[in-house]
Amino acid sequence: MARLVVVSNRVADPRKASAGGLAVALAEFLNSTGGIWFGWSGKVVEPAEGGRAGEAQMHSQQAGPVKLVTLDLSREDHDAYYLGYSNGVLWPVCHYRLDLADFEASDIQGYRRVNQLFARQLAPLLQPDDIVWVHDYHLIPLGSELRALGCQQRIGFFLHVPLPPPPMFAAIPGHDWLMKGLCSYDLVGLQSQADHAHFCQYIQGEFHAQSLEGAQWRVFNRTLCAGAYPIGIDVEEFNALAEAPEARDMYERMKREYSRRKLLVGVDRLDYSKGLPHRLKAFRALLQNYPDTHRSATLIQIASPSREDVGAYTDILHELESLCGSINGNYGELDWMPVRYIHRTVARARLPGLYRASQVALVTPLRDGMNLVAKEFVVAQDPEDPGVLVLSRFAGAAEQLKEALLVNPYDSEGTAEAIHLALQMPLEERRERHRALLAVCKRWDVHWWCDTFLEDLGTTHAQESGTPWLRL
Ligand SMILES: O=P(O)(O)OC[C@H]1O[C@H](O[C@H]2O[C@H](CO)[C@@H](O)[C@H](O)[C@H]2O)[C@H](O)[C@@H](O)[C@@H]1O
Ligand SMILES: O=c1ccn([C@@H]2O[C@H](COP(=O)(O)OP(=O)(O)O)[C@@H](O)[C@H]2O)c(=O)[nH]1
Repeated sequence: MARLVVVSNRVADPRKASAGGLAVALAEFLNSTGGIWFGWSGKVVEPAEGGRAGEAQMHSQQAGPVKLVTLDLSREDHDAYYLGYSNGVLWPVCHYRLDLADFEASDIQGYRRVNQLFARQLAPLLQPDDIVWVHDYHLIPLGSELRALGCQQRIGFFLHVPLPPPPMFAAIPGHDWLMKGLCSYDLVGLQSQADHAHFCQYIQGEFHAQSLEGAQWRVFNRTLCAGAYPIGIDVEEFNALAEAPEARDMYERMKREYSRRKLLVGVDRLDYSKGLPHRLKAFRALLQNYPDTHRSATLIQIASPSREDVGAYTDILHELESLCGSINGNYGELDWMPVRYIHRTVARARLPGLYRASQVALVTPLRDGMNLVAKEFVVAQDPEDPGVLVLSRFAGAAEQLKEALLVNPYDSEGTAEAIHLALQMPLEERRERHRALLAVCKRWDVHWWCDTFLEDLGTTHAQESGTPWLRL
């Protein structure tokens, strides 16, 4: 069996149970096949005297059958590659926010430098039959850098964030270089059918790629495959987490504390793509338009700190704090605060209890690659008395979770109406919707995602498998 080499910006120790959905799945797969997980160590170091950007200390650690190989980054590389180009340019553009992109010319050099560094350090570790799986927007050019070093292994790439329509992506200086880089992979995986369509439109329109049978394309004298592989969660792992004392304790405490109220929950990184101010405005519209919700509805919003060194993230923090303050100030009573805002990361082990105690989840990003919180909420519910998912139509998850109440997060009145509907929804309708949603989460779980992607990457004749999404 071929050895799997996973490459991602962040690397997690697969022996730690709380590593998160993606990490747990990749770890499980790596545990069964053995392999390497390669990426950034998470450490930023000042270069040694006389040292320069682009040089790095490599760490290697055996974690069961998985070898974790990580690199430190110099301050200069980290700032240009991670903060600057990945999160200051690619992240906003991929989330349709050209207005927030900071096209600082020097950052692209640092982005390229770190990708070259990754390729230089990884190439000597590769064996001829290895299968290499590269993840996310930080590492788009890694495939072509590996190819330039003579690596002929099968290399796949999965983009976790949305891919915007070609005219928007083309606003990035160097967009054609990035897309050409994607064409050096054997398989390019996108989260949704919409993202997949944008990829196909781009390579057809800009590179005159020729569509072959199945999901194959002929471009730059090579053949590649592309398809939608919506990521799922590890349902069994999440159920086990829900049974553990931490989640049970959380559930009991929430139920006790909010026995007289209906609980709404939001769990997000504090990121402008998650639409938190819009969500708060919708909640304010709910209180304004539906007085029956006064004293009865409480929103717990967890906003986990994220990328605080990027300017746009501090602006959103202030906006959110001010909105929560004004809603509580205007509507709160001595014995009821409408919003509980928590600006901290809550341990994943406690989340199933919080989800299960909530009547409604608000997952209303302005744009999201997938959104795993939506799936976690569904899986955590009691099927006999489930809560209702209010989901943005702009989350990748909306293509699959059609039985959720789909909303336009920009429309605060419409979203408020949907939240009110969710709070009033009869038990039978809740059960029916939940049954359908749970079936989707179970069928297209993270194992399906891993197995299907890797199976298709390992398949020499891609037309045999066709577009994975169409196979569902
Ligand atoms: O590594 P960070 O900069 O701290 O950010 C955390 C991760 O955020 C993004 O997650 C995306 O992947 C999820 C799983 O596929 C998906 O559900 C979600 O919609 C995406 O936003 C990012 O893409 C990851 O690389 C980051 O590690
Ligand atoms: O305080 C928090 C906030 C989020 N999460 C987890 O972080 C992941 C967020 O993934 P999602 O796809 O929703 O969005 P991303 O942050 O990757 O854009 C989910 O597994 C959440 O359970 C967590 O453990 N604690």
